Amino acid sequence: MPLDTLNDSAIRILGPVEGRAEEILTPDALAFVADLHRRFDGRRRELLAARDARQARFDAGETPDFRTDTAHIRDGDWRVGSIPAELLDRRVEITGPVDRKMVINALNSGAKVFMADFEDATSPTWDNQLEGQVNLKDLWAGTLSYDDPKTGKAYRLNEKRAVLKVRPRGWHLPEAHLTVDGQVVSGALFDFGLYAFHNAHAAGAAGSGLWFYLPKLESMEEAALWDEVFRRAQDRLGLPAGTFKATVLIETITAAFEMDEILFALKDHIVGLNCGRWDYIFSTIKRLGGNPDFLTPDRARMTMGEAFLNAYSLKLIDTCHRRGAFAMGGMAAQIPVKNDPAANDAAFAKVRADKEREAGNGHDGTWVAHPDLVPVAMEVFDRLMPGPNQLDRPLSGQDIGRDRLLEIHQGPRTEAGLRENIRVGVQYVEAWLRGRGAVPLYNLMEDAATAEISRTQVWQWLRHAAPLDDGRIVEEALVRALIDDEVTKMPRDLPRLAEAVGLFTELCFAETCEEFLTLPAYARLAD
Ligand SMILES: CC(=O)SCCNC(=O)CCNC(=O)[C@H](O)C(C)(C)COP(=O)(O)OP(=O)(O)OC[C@H]1O[C@@H](n2cnc3c(N)ncnc32)[C@H](O)[C@@H]1OP(=O)(O)O
Ligand SMILES: O=CC(=O)O
Ligand SMILES: [Mg+2]
Repeated sequence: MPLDTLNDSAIRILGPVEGRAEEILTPDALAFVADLHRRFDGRRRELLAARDARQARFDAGETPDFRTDTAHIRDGDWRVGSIPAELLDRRVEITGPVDRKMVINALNSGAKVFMADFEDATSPTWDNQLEGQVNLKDLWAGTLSYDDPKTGKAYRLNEKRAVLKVRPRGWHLPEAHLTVDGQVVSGALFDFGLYAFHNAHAAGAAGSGLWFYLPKLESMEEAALWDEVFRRAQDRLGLPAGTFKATVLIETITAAFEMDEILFALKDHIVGLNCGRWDYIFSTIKRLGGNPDFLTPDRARMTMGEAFLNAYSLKLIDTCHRRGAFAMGGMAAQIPVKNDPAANDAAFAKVRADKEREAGNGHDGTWVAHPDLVPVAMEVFDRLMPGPNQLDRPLSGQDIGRDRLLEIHQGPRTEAGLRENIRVGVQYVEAWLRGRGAVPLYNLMEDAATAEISRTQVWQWLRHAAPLDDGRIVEEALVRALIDDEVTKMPRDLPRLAEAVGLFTELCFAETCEEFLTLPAYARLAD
């Protein structure tokens, strides 16, 4: 039921405010978010429209290239601002959703950093978003603990814990439960604004600060908007510019052509870039999906050591180090395999090899999805990265240009690959509609980014009537038959399976590639 609680009657909360949510949705905190909305939402909408306009150009045959109007930035001699001491060694970062138990487990995991994720790993139900804010506020207030009513296990924070970073939602997602002047606010400003408002001073008093990961940016203008948001928020909170620090995920194909520009746009507020490989694959399929020259092979064939993924990670390392910024690696999808030691060893070996590639290439740290993988990644980085980071390592000097950034992986498209996309995509959407944003499926971590690959790849293969390795082509009858067959093998008790199948099928057969699966899915999220 709509609730008008505030002095500013143009701010309306459209979801329930129950229990501890009242501590988050205070009039002052909402006024802070409303100020950000009023100043920056117009620009956000313009930038989203610019994404659509660019997509139309890609659909007409254009391909990404370096900008001519920003050559002076790429050629210029500048470096990013100072890096806070506690961010100088980030060799292993664990990521995870913002529920209470996971937050405590991640902070206690032995990783150097924990990224609390309001984005790929979180299904943005009203409850999840507010619970996440309560948990992070409790952390800084020194009151974060949890007693699991199901297991009786008590969760308490260790003395030594990971440094906290927060990833707000991307620019594209709305927060439907809050309107300002009749407009729905952006999820990004909602997550960022509430976290900054409630915790900036407490984090500073604890000798830390507010550190962010910024997801899914497409251009330097989108980075510049975050820079303005940071400046305004700091100003309102009485903090000097440059207090907040961010790492930007390079996880769109367009951003890979603007890495220098993004560092420059956020110069005083940025400490590094990260290779968000899963969204990067998704973005490449989506942006270039209308162009038959960019037809992708099975997802399993798109590995980090090859083609456009290898090129962009190498380019990111040199770009960052030239500017005095961290070059973070990304997430291997393998997670521990329970009750099968051989499969578990094989999964760990894959993670180890991925981290060895990253450390060997010059990354300053990496991501893991599960606490059991912290020691695996830590061992590799301790062995291959003796200092706290590799900022002083000589640049590789490789000249990675447009052709290498656009080189598509070679490999077959198989029925098995198609089935995997269907299995994973449908079951992930089902979990998301139930409020779970990260799930283990077939011994891999799946989240919004990996599910986006599944559905865009089916869309792309259908669009181009892609040949499979056995000579059949991917066409409607085949995909419908495989969806039906895969669904019969899924657990029957999944409560939102029918809706998930419906949405997944809709996305695969859409005339144009939907921008994000989480947008139509958000409309279906029940709270
Ligand atoms: C593409 C990208 O954006 S990557 C970044 C976004 N994705 C993520 O962050 C995914 C993070 N990982 C996860 O969410 C989880 O590991 C999953 C969903 C993949 C698997 O979770 P589970 O099935 O619960 O794993 P499992 O049963 O092995 O967990 C064992 C213990 O480790 C904890 N755990 C597992 N993963 C994490 C994590 N990432 N952070 C904190 N604790 C964790 C569980 O809470 C559980 O704790 P408990 O013993 O106290 O109950
Ligand atoms: O956010 C990370 C990714 O790989 O996507
Ligand atoms: Mg991502």
